[in-house]
Amino acid sequence: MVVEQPQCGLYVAESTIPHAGLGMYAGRGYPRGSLLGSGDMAVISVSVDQHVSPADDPQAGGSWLAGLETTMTVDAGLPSNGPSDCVSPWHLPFTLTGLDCRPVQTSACSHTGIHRPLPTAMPNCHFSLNNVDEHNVRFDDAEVPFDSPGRGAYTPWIDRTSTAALDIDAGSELFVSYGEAWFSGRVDELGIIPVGRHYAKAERFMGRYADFAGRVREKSERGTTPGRVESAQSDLWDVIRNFPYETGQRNALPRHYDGAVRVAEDGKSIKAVEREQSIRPMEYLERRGKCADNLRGGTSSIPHAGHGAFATRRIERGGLVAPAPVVHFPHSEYFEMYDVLPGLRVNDTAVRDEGKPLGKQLLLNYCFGHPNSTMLLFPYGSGVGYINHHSEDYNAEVRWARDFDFFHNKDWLNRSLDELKFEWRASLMLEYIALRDIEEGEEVLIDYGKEWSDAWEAHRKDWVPPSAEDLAGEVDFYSREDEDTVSTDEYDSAHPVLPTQDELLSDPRPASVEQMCYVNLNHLAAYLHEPETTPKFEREYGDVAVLDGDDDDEGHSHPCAVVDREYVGGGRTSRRGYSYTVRIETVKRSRHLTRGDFAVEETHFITDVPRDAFFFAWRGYGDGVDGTTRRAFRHPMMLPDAIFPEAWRNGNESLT
Ligand SMILES: C[S@@+](CC[C@H](N)C(=O)[O-])C[C@H]1O[C@@H](n2cnc3c(N)ncnc32)[C@H](O)[C@@H]1O
Repeated sequence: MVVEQPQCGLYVAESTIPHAGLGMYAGRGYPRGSLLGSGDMAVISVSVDQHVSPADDPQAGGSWLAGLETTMTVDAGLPSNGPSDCVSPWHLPFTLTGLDCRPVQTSACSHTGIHRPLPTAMPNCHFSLNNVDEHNVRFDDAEVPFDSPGRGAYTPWIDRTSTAALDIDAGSELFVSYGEAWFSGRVDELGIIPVGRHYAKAERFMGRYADFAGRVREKSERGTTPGRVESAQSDLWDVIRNFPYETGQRNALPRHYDGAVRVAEDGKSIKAVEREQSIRPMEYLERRGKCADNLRGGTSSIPHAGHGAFATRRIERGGLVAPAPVVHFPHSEYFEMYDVLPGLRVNDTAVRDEGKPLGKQLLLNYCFGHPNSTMLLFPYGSGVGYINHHSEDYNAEVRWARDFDFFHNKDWLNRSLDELKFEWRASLMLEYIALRDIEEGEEVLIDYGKEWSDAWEAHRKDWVPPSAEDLAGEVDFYSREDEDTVSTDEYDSAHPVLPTQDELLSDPRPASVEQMCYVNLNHLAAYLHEPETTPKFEREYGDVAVLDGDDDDEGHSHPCAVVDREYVGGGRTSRRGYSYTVRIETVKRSRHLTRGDFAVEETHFITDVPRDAFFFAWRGYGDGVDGTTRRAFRHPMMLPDAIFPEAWRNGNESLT
């Protein structure tokens, strides 16, 4: 009996937009609101401006920035009390990456890359055709215990889903809005990309053009040379469309004469014609596309591993599990993280202290590398980020993509890394292939290689769970690690009266929230010399400029500790019942005329602070303990030696 295979729901194939590279397609019809594939993960990179300063080596920083075009967005799509809520400069990314956030506090939110694999990274953007809505990730730590050696080694942000924004026909290319800002910074490279208002004007132009074309046709039908008129019209359209003054309206017009004719003669809108042109026949997708929804994320069966990838349908031996375009990082600097030089900022970015490396970005764990190369490859295929390792019982392997030459540039496999760092776009693709039949619901596993296994075993062996001392001294901002995660809103409403530091010693605040105050600490003191002791300032809250509660200017929201509380009347359990004295530690930068910049640590005591000046920042799970998370496992997966190009083997002093 022939069992009919469930139809593939999403394909990757060449985009219908010229020169746009890959496109994502609907493998069947999707009614408005229905889910497209399963939700994928987001992996956060922290403060990349600071850790990979382009000024230091433009190429080192540049190639990843360019390569990440398809996968990077800033502060997008994360829960409102999560990463995008950057009121506190240092409450978020560390808990995501498993590294401590404080050393880079001043820029943690300034350039945080969120690497979003398919299906969310793959669709192109076309402002008149966008048909996909993207949704938020959700926090899920896969119940890996706090003292596990796997803690901090995988992303807890998963399930970023996409749904059909309107009814989508089978074969339609999928488009998602990148936002106008994404294109405005890329005009040199991409030209002016038309947005909604340009289409409105272009439609009006087409109305006038249709009148003109109709009159010309009428005259030519009465004349003797209709063929010549038609060819003159086609030439005219080329002139209009390529008029050397580029505008959004011009670029919104049909690219070719046949499109203009369909709009003018058939009375269709530009949008309708473009929509027709963005649908590929199903035979084309089956023959030339690659199925991209064979995987979904779930909790892995492997201890300490976090999430894993599971087959959404049966995949036969030798069959494609998933296509995976890759972003290339020829010189791995991108993954380094450093402490900062205290108090120093250049172009509003913290300055790294090269003498104090902190660890590696979490994204490293999602990349392929090789023991004899600095090249790292981040695969961004749908669900592939979830695929875990097994040394013996693996059921899939990776190879370079086949029959996908419009995108996978084989030539790059023969080029040196020094050349590839100037390539600013992703143009390589891997594919995951089943080594045996994989049943629906089975976990897909590959072999990450001996170097990875050895590194993981060494990490496990040396692993020391966080001790009570790891928490000691952190009571201001951390507390019981075993406490369930409490949201900032829950904490805020449960504490109309705020506890003092002394009270917190016996009843600590949950690790997931951090107390902040809106206070402006700017003052007129200027330092001519570096003081020998920490200057202390004391003043009333009303004496300093205070921002309103909506302002999230990081310069004015500070972690603050309540040192005292005074009853001011109005009810001992009410929010207005007390005023507070808070202690705030901060760092100021000053400039000495001859000796240059220096940093001064200050302590501020602010009295009479009202309850409304406090808010709570999200610290994620109780993971942000220096001792624990700085030791979180970091190691790339190994690309099999047999497929790793000779031209990329440039030696590698320290792979991890
Ligand atoms: C590419 S990610 C795989 C997906 C990851 N499990 C997740 O939840 O996002 C690689 C990371 O998964 C974890 N991992 C994968 N295989 C593992 C294994 N066999 N044992 C322990 N951890 C594993 C490690 O943290 C590794 O660095």
